Amino acid sequence: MSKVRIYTLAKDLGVENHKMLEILDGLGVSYKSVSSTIEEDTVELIKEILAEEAAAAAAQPAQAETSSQRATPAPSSGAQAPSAPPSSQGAGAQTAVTEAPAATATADEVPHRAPVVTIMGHVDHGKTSLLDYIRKTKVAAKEAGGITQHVGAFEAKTSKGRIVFIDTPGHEAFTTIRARGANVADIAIIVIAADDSLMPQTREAIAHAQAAKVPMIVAINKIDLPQADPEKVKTDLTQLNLVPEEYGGDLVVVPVSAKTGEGVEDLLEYISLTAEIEDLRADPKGKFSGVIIEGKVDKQAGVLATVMVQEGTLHVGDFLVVGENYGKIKAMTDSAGARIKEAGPSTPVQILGFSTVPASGEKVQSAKNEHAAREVIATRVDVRRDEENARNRRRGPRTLEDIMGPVGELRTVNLILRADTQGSVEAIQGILARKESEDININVMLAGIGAPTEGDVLLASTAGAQILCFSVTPSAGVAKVAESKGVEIKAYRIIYEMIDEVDRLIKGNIEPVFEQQYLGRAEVRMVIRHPKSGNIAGSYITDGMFKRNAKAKVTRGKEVVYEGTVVGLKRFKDDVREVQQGYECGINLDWEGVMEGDIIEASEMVEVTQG
Ligand SMILES: Nc1nc2c(ncn2[C@@H]2O[C@H](COP(=O)(O)OP(=O)(O)OP(=O)(O)O)[C@@H](O)[C@H]2O)c(=O)[nH]1
Repeated sequence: MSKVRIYTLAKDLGVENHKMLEILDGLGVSYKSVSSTIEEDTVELIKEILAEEAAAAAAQPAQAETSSQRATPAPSSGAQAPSAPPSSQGAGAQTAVTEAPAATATADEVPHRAPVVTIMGHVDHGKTSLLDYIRKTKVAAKEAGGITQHVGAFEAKTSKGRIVFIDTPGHEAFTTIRARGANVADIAIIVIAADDSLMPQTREAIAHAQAAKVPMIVAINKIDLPQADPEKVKTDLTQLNLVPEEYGGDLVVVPVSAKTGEGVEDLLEYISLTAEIEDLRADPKGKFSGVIIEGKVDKQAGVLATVMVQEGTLHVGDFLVVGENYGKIKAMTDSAGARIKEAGPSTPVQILGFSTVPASGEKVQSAKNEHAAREVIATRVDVRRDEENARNRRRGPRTLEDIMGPVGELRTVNLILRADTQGSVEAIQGILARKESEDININVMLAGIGAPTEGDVLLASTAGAQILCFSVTPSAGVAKVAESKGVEIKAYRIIYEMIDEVDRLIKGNIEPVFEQQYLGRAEVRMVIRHPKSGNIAGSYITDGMFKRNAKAKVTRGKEVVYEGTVVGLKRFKDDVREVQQGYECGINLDWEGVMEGDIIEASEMVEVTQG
């Protein structure tokens, strides 16, 4: 044995991968992930450390008892421990909530949950086939047969525990859910056909996963084909700065065939490993929260909604609030079509009990009773109305803050680029790269050929990005979606006009600097008592001009006696905005102490452009 993969060693020694990484960190050994290999010498050191720890634990039996995490050997899987141990679950635990007992959680520790995986990739690269293969082989036969309906997600039982797959392939489902502010997937599988390599939608899928900060695993599919060229896929990936592990990077790449099943077990294993590293946990006893995966109307049953339980446990009879609607769970089925009464974290369940079809991506929360549900909805209606009113009041372009975040930090300009040719895309990217500076990070989330798509708009709306098009224009449909989501799409025919727009964004990013600018001077010749406005300084403008709302400084002799604002200006009886030098006027200050002989100086704050 010369080199060993970290997770293989962890498995052999009955230790969790986490623990293994901790030891490696302690030894100062660098690694990319649990699938990195380590030297034999390091393996020996690890064994010694574990032996010492075991001896120390044996010497302190009392402590060893409480520290179940260390003292209990991990189950043979050593990987994903998807759910609560029976002890913390209570007697009510049932199929959808419990799993094979996880080894580790102490009483007050939040238990692990199963990973939720989404599969994305270019059209025809085999997303559906891969999901079908997994469903066929990993969903128990009696569940998979006959009555199983498509509910938007399914649970696969693997040797490493449960894995939940969102079975609407493609990034539309992913982005629709994200566009409503929910993140349902923990891991994204990017399927790339080995005979086709990276295609536009592959890049989009990668951009979506990156924007959501969801870990990615690449499945190179169709390796059974004679013309398959997995090496080309790997090299192409490096051009997107995604470096496969075997090239020294940290991207997990698994060759598979959805047709023969080759590599699918490896893929599932990598999913479990990634999940373990992500340390996914949720409390079945916590406050319920979930997300709608999909909703539909069934001719017989009525409205059916698939909910992914994210936190807490759902029970038949619970009241649920989705958006501005609520429902009471009349019946619940798991993804295999079996009736269940409860469902814990990372469980997709189909619910009967809503009166309107909820949209995918909507967040679901529970309410104590009908009254509480109605109250939640009433508050939401109020908030929505206030927001609508506020929006109507300030229709117009979004602020730079909206696009780039708070002032004073390293700010990122998120852009989606669309152009007519690869050459234009590259030329624009080249120019943009040179615009980056210490303060500005230009993040081209997606650069594609062809008109912007609805998917781009969703990505832009969730990531706060602006869509810039060169020599392509959005279709009317896409433009409409963009408008409804408040996403700006700007189209250009000249590259430098597009770059000017980026410059504008960058310039606008610099914190504005204001300067006080002198406006004029006035001599107070008499003070007039006005029944409504108080004391008005009857003055003569000796220099410059006065404006309403200008800053005012009053000096008496050499002393500044007051600093405030010109709240009103009068010429004879009329209110005026400005008075020029050489004219008499009434100056109304937000101060009553003005006296004959005072000098009033007016100034205003103006924004000075930098650079
Ligand atoms: N030889 C071979 N063919 C495959 C494999 N996986 C998928 N296919 C074929 O590739 C075609 C497209 O597969 P799908 O699973 O429909 O691809 P998809 O990515 O879901 O496609 P869309 O749903 O249209 O986006 C089908 O004809 C499949 O039979 C594979 O591993 N090997």
